[in-house]
Amino acid sequence: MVDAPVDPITTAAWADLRALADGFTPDLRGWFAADPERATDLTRTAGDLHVDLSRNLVDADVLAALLALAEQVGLERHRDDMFAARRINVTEDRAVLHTALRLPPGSRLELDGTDVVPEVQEVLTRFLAFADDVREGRWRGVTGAAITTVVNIGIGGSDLGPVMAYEALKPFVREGLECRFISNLDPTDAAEKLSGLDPATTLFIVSSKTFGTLETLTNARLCRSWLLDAFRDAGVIEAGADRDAVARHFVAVSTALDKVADFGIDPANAFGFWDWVGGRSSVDSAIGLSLAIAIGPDGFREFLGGFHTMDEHFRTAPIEQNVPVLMGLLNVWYANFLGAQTHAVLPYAQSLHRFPAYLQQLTMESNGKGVRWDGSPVSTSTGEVFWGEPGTNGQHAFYQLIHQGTRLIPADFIAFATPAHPLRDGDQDVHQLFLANFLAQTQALAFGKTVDEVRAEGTPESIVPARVFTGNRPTTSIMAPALTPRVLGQLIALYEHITFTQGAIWGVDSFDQWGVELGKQLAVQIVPALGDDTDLAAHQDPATRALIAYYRKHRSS
Ligand SMILES: O=P(O)(O)OC[C@H]1O[C@](O)(CO)[C@@H](O)[C@@H]1O
Repeated sequence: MVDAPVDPITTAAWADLRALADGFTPDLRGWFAADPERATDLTRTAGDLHVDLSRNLVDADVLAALLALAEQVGLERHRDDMFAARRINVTEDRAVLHTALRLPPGSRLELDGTDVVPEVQEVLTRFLAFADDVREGRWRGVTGAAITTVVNIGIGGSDLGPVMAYEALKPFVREGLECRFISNLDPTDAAEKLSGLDPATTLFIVSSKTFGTLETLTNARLCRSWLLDAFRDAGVIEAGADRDAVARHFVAVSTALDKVADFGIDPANAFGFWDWVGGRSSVDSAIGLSLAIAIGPDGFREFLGGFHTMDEHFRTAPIEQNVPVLMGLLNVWYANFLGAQTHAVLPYAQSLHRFPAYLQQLTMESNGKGVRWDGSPVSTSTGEVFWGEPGTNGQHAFYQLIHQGTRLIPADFIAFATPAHPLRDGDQDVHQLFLANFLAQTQALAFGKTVDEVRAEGTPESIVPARVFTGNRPTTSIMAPALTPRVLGQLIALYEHITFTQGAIWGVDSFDQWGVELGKQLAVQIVPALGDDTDLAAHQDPATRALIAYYRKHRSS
């Protein structure tokens, strides 16, 4: 049994933080002036990540109280429980062992008396060998052609991780190989992603932990029909030879291998994983198969190595040096004491354009909870809204509100010293221009521009107020040498453990997601009403009835 969660608001540290927050006046200009070492003292290293926390709205007292809070709620004990395979996913009675997926071969981790590492390594070896076969043209389609396009069909964690990582690591993708990702139930997604594909050179990966997800199974059937129709039309397969075509063009990744067989995929072409891997932390399992095909087995092992580096940092670094712990505690400070409701993640790397979307599932599915893991209601707000866009696009869209709006929006900036594409505009290194914007934005957010500074520029008095920047807008700057598979693994694991830290402080089960179930059940009940004109009076609420009536009136057929 996992210990009952400590209600954070009953701790002495919470009372201290309340007192500190009362009348708290952030003063980044003053703090930096008074302490020339602030930047150095509040910068931490985790693996290849250089993390500058100095422009957060904390002084030594707040930091000390946050660290005390971590101790008083038993954060480290809870973390150790996770690494030790205790069933901390209480509502699903499961261990939480995504960290086992990235343990080096030869490690040992027992779950109910069985070492899980050999099994993890066996599946890893098998799916990486398959990835290599596809890359090297040893795996061929039913016509004998090599595979050039891989289509991952999945949703949520079975999509967001692979697509985000594929986009992030495009420079490492083997030339001549392309991955596409179908996730949405909107048929537009499948139609657009299938467009222009040659079935003879296309491999579909049906990725679903449960193999019961409506979107994924529907899209998988659409793709299977598309493939078989195309082969039949081209005379490639005879009637009755569907099985061979499906076997050469469909593989699956799932924990439910029996259902894979029911779909018609040869279990020999299926890769398993385990119920102790949450969907939102499964990109490092066989769910990452499309990525493994794209960047190759060595790249994928490097990716896993990056995760493991961050796991070890989280597991062993003292909490005052522990980057995920510190970033998680800062988020708690902003969310519970300074009133922040959202958190921006702003990568200064176009390749990370899907990273904020990935983090939305990771953070919001994990910590968007109103009860603790013992069923008692939470006593604080939980789970900020994570959002973001890559710089510099965001600068020309929503940064205005972050700089001068009335809301507190803590932001993480992520930048790399070496770009994916080192282009020049004449004499100008474009990446330097780009990085200058990252540095300028974080500086402006922290230190702003005073009335005196605005006046000194000769600004007409009437518009001085509009041109003042208050500053004290908190940011964390994360830098790394370059966006490699190893660094991406570290970044993902960093946010996994930040999310864990916040969940542990709040006492919620960060590993279930019951909140997505009700809508799924209702959709099943509503489907028949869209397909025919039966009387709606007996069921559905009046608003739903009215919308269905609108649909019936306006549908095209
Ligand atoms: O991999 P599956 O089982 O198809 O589930 C997809 C997604 O659906 C959810 O269960 C709920 O949205 C996610 O947690 C999961 O990643």
